[in-house]
Amino acid sequence: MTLTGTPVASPWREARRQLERAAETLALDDGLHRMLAVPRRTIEVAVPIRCDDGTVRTFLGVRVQHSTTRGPAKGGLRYHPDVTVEEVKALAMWMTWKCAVVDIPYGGGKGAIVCDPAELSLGERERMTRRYASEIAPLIGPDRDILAPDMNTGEREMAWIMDTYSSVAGHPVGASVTGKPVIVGGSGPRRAATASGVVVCLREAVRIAGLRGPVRVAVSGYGNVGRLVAELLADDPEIAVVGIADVAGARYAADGLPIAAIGAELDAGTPLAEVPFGEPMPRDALLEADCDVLVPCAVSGVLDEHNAERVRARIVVEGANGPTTELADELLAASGVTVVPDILANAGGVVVSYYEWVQALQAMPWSDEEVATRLEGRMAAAFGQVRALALEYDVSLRRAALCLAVRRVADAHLARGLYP
Ligand SMILES: NC(=O)C1=CN([C@@H]2O[C@H](COP(=O)(O)OP(=O)(O)OC[C@H]3O[C@@H](n4cnc5c(N)ncnc54)[C@H](O)[C@@H]3O)[C@@H](O)[C@H]2O)C=CC1
Ligand SMILES: O=C(O)CCC(=O)C(=O)O
Repeated sequence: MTLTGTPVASPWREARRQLERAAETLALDDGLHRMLAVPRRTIEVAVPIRCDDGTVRTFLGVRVQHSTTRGPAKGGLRYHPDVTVEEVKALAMWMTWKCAVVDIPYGGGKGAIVCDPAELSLGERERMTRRYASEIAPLIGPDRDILAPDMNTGEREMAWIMDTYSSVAGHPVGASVTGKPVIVGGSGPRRAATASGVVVCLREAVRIAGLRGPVRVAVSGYGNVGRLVAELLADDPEIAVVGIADVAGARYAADGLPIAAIGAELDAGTPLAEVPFGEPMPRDALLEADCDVLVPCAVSGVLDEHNAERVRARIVVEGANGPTTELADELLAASGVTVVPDILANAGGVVVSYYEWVQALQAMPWSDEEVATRLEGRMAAAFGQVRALALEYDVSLRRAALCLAVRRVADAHLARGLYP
């Protein structure tokens, strides 16, 4: 199955516009604004591999370090056929704001290899990942830039990167990546961390909106983030997961889908669009389906000016990075839809990555309970701070989250004297 089908949007333009709007609200110094609008480093590398059939293919690899002001760059690695350097710049900038919103001592980064992983054998995928890691090795590491999973990458890729980086360094460097397998120092709760953070924000938003159960939730995108959001919500009697979608299609049932049974079907290899539960629905129709809360957990730009006015949910919780374009954001606000922005809603992953990195640096593992408790507390605190600022400035949660983040990064720049 190919992975194409990415909605067309310009995340980099969107990201810079968001910064511009936050700068206006904060009356940020123009020079500081311009500096924050440019990534510190954009690294493009050739990633040649020998394929199983003996031919050589060369992929484009990218790593963008948007900011290192509050700490090392931090962010995931994405494999996707449609990903562009510009999109990675946007994703890296959003990582800077995300780390600042939840107040962890990182800047922001993101990486990608332009490839369709569905076309690669396991061996080809490993050779590509290792070659990419060795090309960027001089510029990454525990104090410089720490990689983690993003779309179509996971624990396996992180273990390969850690191993390649450690070979270059000449000793094991567990803190060089996060989201690695538990057996090599990963954090058990990392796998569900992004989804757990999304669920904390969803519950807060539902509570504030005063929605009564069962609250009907639709989840678009059913990978690391989306599937776990649905599974975490499935046991709650106050919530019904009424719709789910992946790249190939959707299923919908007005009275709720049996999420555990669907999980068993998926694990047995049934495509999501063909599981024998609920009704089939075209993938993008789920975005407009009847529900109270919509949780986009796939690619950027799925909510745009063409469908925003048809969204029936009262709350959108952004599990994905950049799922809502600026125009869609305005249309949703005009129809009274509350949007919990990506840089807050999906920050749970990087929060637990931070805990994993701290544990690796200290060579001192924490219990899963401690990680989960800290995560929940940090997410709830960040939600509260963003909401308070939104009320104070009378702006959307997105603008408030950006203002909080941009102010923190700008203040750090000024404190370090990087900007006279
Ligand atoms: N994995 C993580 O810890 C974090 C991921 N994110 C963001 O969450 C989003 C999803 O990431 P993962 O779950 O890791 O990726 P994944 O690769 O595990 O899953 C992506 C899912 O989206 C589906 N999909 C792709 N295009 C789609 C479309 N147009 N409509 C509906 N479904 C579509 C895929 O079939 C798959 O089910 C991305 O935007 C990523 O940047 C954000 C924070 C952390
Ligand atoms: O866990 C991390 O370091 C970052 C995950 C990520 O790429 C994201 O939050 O978008």
